Formats: sequence, structure tokens, C-alpha cells
Amino acid sequence: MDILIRPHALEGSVDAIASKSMAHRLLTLAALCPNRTDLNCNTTSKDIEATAGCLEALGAHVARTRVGFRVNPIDAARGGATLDCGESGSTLRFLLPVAAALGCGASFTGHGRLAQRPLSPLYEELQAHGVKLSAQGSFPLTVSGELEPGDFFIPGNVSSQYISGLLMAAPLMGARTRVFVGEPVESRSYVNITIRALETFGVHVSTGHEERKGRPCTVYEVDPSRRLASPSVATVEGDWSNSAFWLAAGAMANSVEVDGLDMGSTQGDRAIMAALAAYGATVRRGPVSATCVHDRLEGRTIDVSDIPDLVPPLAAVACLAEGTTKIVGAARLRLKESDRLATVSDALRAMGADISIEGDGLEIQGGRALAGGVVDAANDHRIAMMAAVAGASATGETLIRGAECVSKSYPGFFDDYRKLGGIAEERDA
Ligand SMILES: O=C(O)C1=C[C@@H](OP(=O)(O)O)[C@@H](O)[C@H](O)C1
Ligand SMILES: C=C(OP(=O)(O)O)C(=O)O
Repeated sequence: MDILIRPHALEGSVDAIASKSMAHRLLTLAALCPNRTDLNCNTTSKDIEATAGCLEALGAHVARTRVGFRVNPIDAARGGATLDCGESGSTLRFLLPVAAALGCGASFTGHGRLAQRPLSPLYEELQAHGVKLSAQGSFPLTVSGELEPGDFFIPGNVSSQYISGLLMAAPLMGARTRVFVGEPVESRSYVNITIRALETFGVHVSTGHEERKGRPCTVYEVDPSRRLASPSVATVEGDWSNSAFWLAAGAMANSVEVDGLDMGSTQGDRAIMAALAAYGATVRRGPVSATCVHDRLEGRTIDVSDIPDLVPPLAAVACLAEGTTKIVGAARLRLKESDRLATVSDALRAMGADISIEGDGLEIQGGRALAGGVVDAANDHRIAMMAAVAGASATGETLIRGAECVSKSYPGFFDDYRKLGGIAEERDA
């Protein structure tokens, strides 16, 4: 599906969708603990459904309810199941160690760019702890053997999802598990989301600092005396990562409010408020809502090593901010659904931006309205959403090719876009 965006600035209020990151974790832990859990989760997406489907394949029962999901846990893990992760990196990297810890043997599959996204050095660490894996880089990826507890070493600069997966697998192993993560730990706040989710299910993770392999490390240690316990009911909070697109739209013109966001959330992408304020926009925090109001914008240097998913909305805003914006610390963007350094830059350049890749980041000379143009979403939801938001305040039309990819995280994106007054028309590809 292609979408034609006609210039029309967004304005108004929209409800936050459920956090995909939190939904993956709470669904997974609900499937692994001994009792039933009701999850309040106001929206779903292809990635969330992929996790739910994989947990079902392992033997959990995940039913959709009026307000979210009812999860009946895995009783005896089903041996030899096929786990289709879709295009979700989180699903694969979380459930690979989990399936290994269950010791049931499984076969992972997936689509799009997922097979090419890295698994090393998680892959080697699993092998070093008793797990047999087929060659990485293609599907099916088969796993057999049983994950042994102990010390794991993961460098901090590839994907925090490796750390999160090991931490969620740890309570299944029944003995002390420590994950040493080489500094600097990037996307650290995503590990904190995992720790928070584990706490919801009664397991404490302590954090310390130690040298390992001659390197300073953050050490995450999972309390071996605690078993996962269902909280009976848990709530998936509002999603800051996708709300960031609406708040960015508010920064670019008029004013946009997102309702249903936790101001004290562990989600690192809550940093969108500070980043937009640093550009010069006015940001207002309500008890459960955030509002961003347009003002004169100025270019900044922004380190995104902890907030990789904010790069698309931040880059869109940079196009309108006077002067130079440098987005630094973005190497891991090459490892997402697309090479996002290339696709952010290609998409905004196609719309008239002065943008280039500089080292592991982006440099944008901003300060004038974009013209609009034809953008290839590159099968990357965040590229399609970025182009739509940038197109709202462009001077001409923007055609987004392959815009259906928004369903990976936000199937209702264009409905909400229209709710905010945006003009998005479907075109046959
Ligand atoms: O744990 C998570 O929920 C995520 C971690 C981040 O990935 P990396 O740690 O690989 O950067 C982020 O980009 C991804 O969208 C979601
Ligand atoms: C990179 C993303 O997700 P995942 O790694 O789970 O595919 C994302 O949502 O932008």
C-alpha cells in the first residue's frame, strides 16, 4: 500500500498505543510463571502478535480479551515447536535464550531482514553454556540442549535485547546467573524495562560494576532464590517510542498532545520531551499526558546511543530547526528493520532535506520547509511514520511507498494521523 500525504499540519490530541517493548516482556514472563495473568494492553501490533504466537507454540495459551490478553502459562514446554518471529528482533532475541532455558528444543523462523540482523555474541554465549544452535544468518535456526546457568559476557554496543533475553531466561535456570555487559552499555534503558518487568513478576535483578575480560562492565545478577510469580493482573503502559512521532509533529507546527503516558516511565524514549525542548519547542507534562507546542527551533547535537528508536522523529524535526543538527552514537541503527542511517537519510533527502551520514551518525542542515517527494519506506515502520510526519509540514505532497509496514508496531498509525487532522490517502501500489 502506498500513502499520499498532502501537506496539512497535525494538531490535537491522540491516545498513546501500548508499549511494544513492555508487551513483549510481560507476555513472555506471563507465559513462564506458574499462574494465569491478565494483561491490560489497549492495542496490539504484528510484533506483539509474533511474541504471543511464539509463546503459544511453546505451549502457553494466549487469548485476546476486550482489554488485552489472558495468558495461561506454559505447563510442559512443547518440544520441537516452530517459533515464527515475523520481523521482530525482540521476539527472536528474547525467546532464543528462553527456549534454550526451557530445554525443549525449537526451531525459529522469521521474515524480512530478521535473519540478517545479528545474534552474535549472544549466539556464542549460548553455545558456551550448553546450547546447540544451527548456523546463524538464515532460518530455520534450530536450538537444542539446555541452557546452563552461570556468567555470561555480552559487549554493550550491539543489542541490549541479548541482555534482556538472558535476564528473562535466568529465573528458569534455578541457579545464580550473572550477565556482564562491557561498557559503555548502549540502549541501557531497555534493560531497565526488563528489570522492571521481572520485578512485576516477583524477581529482583541487582546491578553492580566489575572488571571482566579486562574491561569495565555493568553486572546484572538475577536472584536465584526467587521464582517467577504472576501478579494476576498487569498493565502495559503507553508507548513513548511511537508517541514521539506525534510530539515531533507538535514541535514542527501547532500543538499535539499524547494522552496515556507515564511521566515516570522506565522507557528511555521518554527522553523525547527533553530532546524536543532542547530544539526550542515548548513541552508540557500533564499527570498522564505530554504536549508539544511549536516554537522557533534550533539545531542541536544529540547522542542517541540510549534512544535509537527516536532517531527518525528527531531527524524529521532537525530539518526544520535552524542551523546544524548532529545525531551521534547511532551505529546500531544499521542493525534495525532497515539500515536506518541510510534509510532515514535517503527518505528525508528525497523530501528535499540537506542530510548526510557522518561516521556513526547523521548531520542535517535545517531551517527551511521540506518540499515533499517520493519516499521508499524500505519495509521499516519508523521510516514510514517519519515520512508521514515530515510530509505534514512540507510544502508539497509526499508519496510513501510500502506504508503498510507501520503495522509492525502501529497498525492504527494512519487512523490516528487523520484524527490529528492529517491528510493521508491510500493509493494502490
Ligand atoms: O528491548 C527492546 O524492547 C528494544 C531495544 C532496542 O534495540 P537495541 O537494544 O538492539 O538497540 C530498540 O531499538 C528496539 O526497538 C526495542
Ligand atoms: C528495532 C525495532 O524492533 P525490533 O528490534 O524488536 O525488531 C523497532 O521497533 O524499531
